[in-house]
Amino acid sequence: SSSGLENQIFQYIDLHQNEFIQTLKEWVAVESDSIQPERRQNVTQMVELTADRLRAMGATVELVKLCSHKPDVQSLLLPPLILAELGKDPQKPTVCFYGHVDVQPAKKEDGWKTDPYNLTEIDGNLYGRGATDNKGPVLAWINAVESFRALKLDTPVNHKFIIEGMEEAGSLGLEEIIKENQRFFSDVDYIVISDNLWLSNRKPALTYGTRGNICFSVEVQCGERDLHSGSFGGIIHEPMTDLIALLDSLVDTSGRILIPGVYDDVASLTEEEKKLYEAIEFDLEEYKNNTGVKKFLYDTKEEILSHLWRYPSLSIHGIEGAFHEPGIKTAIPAKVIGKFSIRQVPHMDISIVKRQVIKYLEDVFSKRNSPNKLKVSVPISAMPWVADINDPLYTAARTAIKTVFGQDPEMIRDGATIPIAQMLQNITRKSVMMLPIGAADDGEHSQKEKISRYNYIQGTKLFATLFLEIAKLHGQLQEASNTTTAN
Ligand SMILES: Cn1cncc1C[C@H](NC(=O)CCN)C(=O)O
Ligand SMILES: [Zn+2]
Ligand SMILES: [Zn+2]
Repeated sequence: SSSGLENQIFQYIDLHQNEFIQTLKEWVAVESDSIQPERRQNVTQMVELTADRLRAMGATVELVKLCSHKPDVQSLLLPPLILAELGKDPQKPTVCFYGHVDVQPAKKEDGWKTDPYNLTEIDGNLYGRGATDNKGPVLAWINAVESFRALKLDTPVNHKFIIEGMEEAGSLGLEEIIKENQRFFSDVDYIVISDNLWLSNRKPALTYGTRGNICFSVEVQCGERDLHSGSFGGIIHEPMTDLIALLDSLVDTSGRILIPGVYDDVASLTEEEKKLYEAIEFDLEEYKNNTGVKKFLYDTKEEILSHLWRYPSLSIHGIEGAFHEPGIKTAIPAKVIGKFSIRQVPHMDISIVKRQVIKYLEDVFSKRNSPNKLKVSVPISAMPWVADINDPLYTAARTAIKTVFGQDPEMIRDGATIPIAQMLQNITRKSVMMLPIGAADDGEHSQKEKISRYNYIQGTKLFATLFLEIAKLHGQLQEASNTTTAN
């Protein structure tokens, strides 16, 4: 149940929900797609709009120039990173919020029922690119901070913000910047990320882990230019045929990765962990309906969740240089690049997996006796992340969830990768938590991305309540440590 103070804040948030939605509409209208280089200007514009919003709230904002040290064409026009702060009371805990304001590409022709860049409300759902990933949650946090200010209430915590514009492209250049700005994080006590979804459409969740990812590029080249298949088909080793064989050698039909040694360092499943999975309410039918997939590789909740969260997987994403447009084209592509990635988990080591994959692909390739050139590279990789769910930050979040949603959260991990989670945990040694506000059917990256009005507004209340809970807890913690020092 909520206190008088909380009720006052909740009432304010309820009363101002249409304004919050209007701001989200303005944010969604900016096509801040970080994948297509021609939209990069819009990403920078979106970062500036976010900076303006933070400044309007009284925050000090620094725009840090991103410059990836890795040679990459995309680094030419990187949007700046936001490091902002609001409040510097040494008596209060400092909470750092991470979010991103870039989005996945979206075109009406992809099959959207509404204009993806015009936030549209249908039956209580707000459809638009970035509505749930991640503009909605970033704004919910800002709205929550703003609500204290608007009510002239003392803010319970000091705030810091790290907001980026290249997350969807793999957080290019982020790690270097965080390392170069370690001082910014020196007084941060807690880190919160809200960039994933609940496991269910209705039941809130708290996330304590994500998988990492290693992205591979496999290039097979025969000559300098494409050839006519009528004039050359039958007399050459075709790169595409080599590549398809290589890609086909990676996983079997049961989803098992065929690269020798890949599973060697995967942490074994403990009894405790098993119990955590068993306790989760997971509606397999609802989950299938959300995706439109009729049959999964596994039938039980435990198998499905463990294969999403704590076992590695390999996915094939595409082939650059292959003919993919509709129609017929009878060419033999001269150079093709296969793209696949391995979601890795504790305690797999990125450099070991990289070596295993390269050796395996070279072995498979050499058996083909192909004169073509093979090149394997790793354009990006990110570590998996797992947090201690007994940390006080998690206790504060559980209480806040119970207050706002009237139920305990599902304790979950996420199969996707939030590169910054492990980066921040490693560099700051502070507790990192992921606190999603979007529902399982929000359709991140899909043609019907949405956040519901309910989730957006309750999410705002959740964040406001979290500030209060962290402050309470921090006070108790400080008292406890003062007592220890006195003794
Ligand atoms: C781009 N990229 C390549 N490797 C990892 C990523 C990040 C990406 N992150 C998400 O989707 C966050 C979900 N809210 C992913 O996990 O694919
Ligand atoms: Zn995201
Ligand atoms: Zn995303």
